[in-house]
Amino acid sequence: MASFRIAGDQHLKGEISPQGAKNEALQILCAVLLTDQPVTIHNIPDIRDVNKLIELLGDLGVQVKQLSPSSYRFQADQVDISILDTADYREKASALRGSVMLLGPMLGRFKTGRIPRPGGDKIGRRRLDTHFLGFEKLGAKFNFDSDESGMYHVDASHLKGTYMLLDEASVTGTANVVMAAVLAEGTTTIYNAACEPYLQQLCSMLNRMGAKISGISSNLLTIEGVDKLGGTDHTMLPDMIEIGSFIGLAAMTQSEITIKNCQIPQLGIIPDVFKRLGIKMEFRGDDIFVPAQEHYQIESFLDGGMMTVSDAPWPGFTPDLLSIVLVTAIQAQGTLLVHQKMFESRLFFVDKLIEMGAQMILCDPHRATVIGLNRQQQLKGIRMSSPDIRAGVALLIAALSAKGESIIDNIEQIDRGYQNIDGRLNAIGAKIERL
Ligand SMILES: CC(=O)N[C@H]1[C@@H](OP(=O)(O)OP(=O)(O)OC[C@H]2O[C@@H](n3ccc(=O)[nH]c3=O)[C@H](O)[C@@H]2O)O[C@H](CO)[C@@H](O)[C@@H]1O
Ligand SMILES: C=C(OP(=O)(O)O)C(=O)O
Repeated sequence: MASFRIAGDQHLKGEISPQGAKNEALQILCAVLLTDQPVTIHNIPDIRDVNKLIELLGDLGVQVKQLSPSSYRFQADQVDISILDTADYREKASALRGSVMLLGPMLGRFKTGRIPRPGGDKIGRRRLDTHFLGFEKLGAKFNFDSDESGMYHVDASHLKGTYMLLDEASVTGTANVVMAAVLAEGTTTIYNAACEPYLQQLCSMLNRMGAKISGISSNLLTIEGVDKLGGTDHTMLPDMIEIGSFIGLAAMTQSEITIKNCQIPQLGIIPDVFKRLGIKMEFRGDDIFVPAQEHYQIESFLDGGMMTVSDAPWPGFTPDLLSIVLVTAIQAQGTLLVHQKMFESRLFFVDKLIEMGAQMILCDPHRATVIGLNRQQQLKGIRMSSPDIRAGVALLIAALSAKGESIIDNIEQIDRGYQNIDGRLNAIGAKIERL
């Protein structure tokens, strides 16, 4: 188990470039299974979850060639689906959440798919009903081995397009069903589809491969099935969760940071939510400049009510940034209610922030209130452990702003989704040591 030792009270200054998006990469990499032609992908982040998925594709027989540190060419012309029954596949696929999206392409192209219960953050119940209900609507049979192997199976001799209303706008669920439906016979209509930028990117890439998807960026997708898909080139968007994390970090640590090449139009409501915390930022072309700010005041609602930030399916605010918003409010002026509607175990890390000196109340598993310190008092460094990827980075931000030294254990959670975060932050003035 690796750790970070972090020197507190650091003000950073400089430019930082966001990595390619983790959650887009996981969808896009799974899609290479849909064709026997070469698919070249650029701006792939060098992070644990993505590297594990690339390894898994290689195990399945996909030819993988690294062209540069962040570009790879894949060719799935010799896939061996017997690998799906091996203990090695089971172990590797269960290590990350994104592997669940291997199912849709496998079902579409090879008429069968297997996946163990997927890993990812332990942030509450993470059901997969949407995925399997969608596959069943397309005509697949679904089975779950309730023995210790815990494998999910989907099989279909023939997939047939249909209308479906998803039971929830699940991100990976929508990606999975889309990837099966592109090779089904006839037309599939998916209502209540998730429509976040990464899904838009996936659908556009599939269209470049020969799929016929319309309604991209809405919650109503229409997919005319085709017999075969071909190769393409694709470039990943910058990671919007990293961009939000850097905005929060700049505010908490009174740092002046320019976040480069953000593809601002793709960030949706994210910059506005940070602005409502009182954080100033300037859009300079496609860069976001966040000045060093001593004070930032949380707005109230127009009726004078306490500001609340809550998550919702896109174009609502992503749940993956709520932990960052929560930590950023610690040094603001004013009071904030953070309401995490989607996940039920993602706010428990506030006990560590309280131990550091934050004024916070965990109201229930879904809601926490932050009473901003307005720099009247500094957090103090402590030893803590990272419970999940986003809480891990929230703790890192708290530690950089604190008085004295902190240690964060279990940083594998952070490495799952943030590329060389210590090296990149040290380059603009942080003092983070990897132990
Ligand atoms: C690998 C990957 O891409 N992971 C992301 C993906 O996970 P993932 O695709 O697993 O998450 P889902 O979109 O399926 O659902 C997230 C949670 O929200 C709940 N829910 C979802 C939709 C809805 O309309 N109502 C509702 O309550 C679900 O029950 C679940 O608890 O999307 C989540 C939601 O943006 C992000 O936190 C994850 O980082
Ligand atoms: C919850 C997240 O990831 P995963 O779905 O991979 O667990 C996340 O990226 O914040």
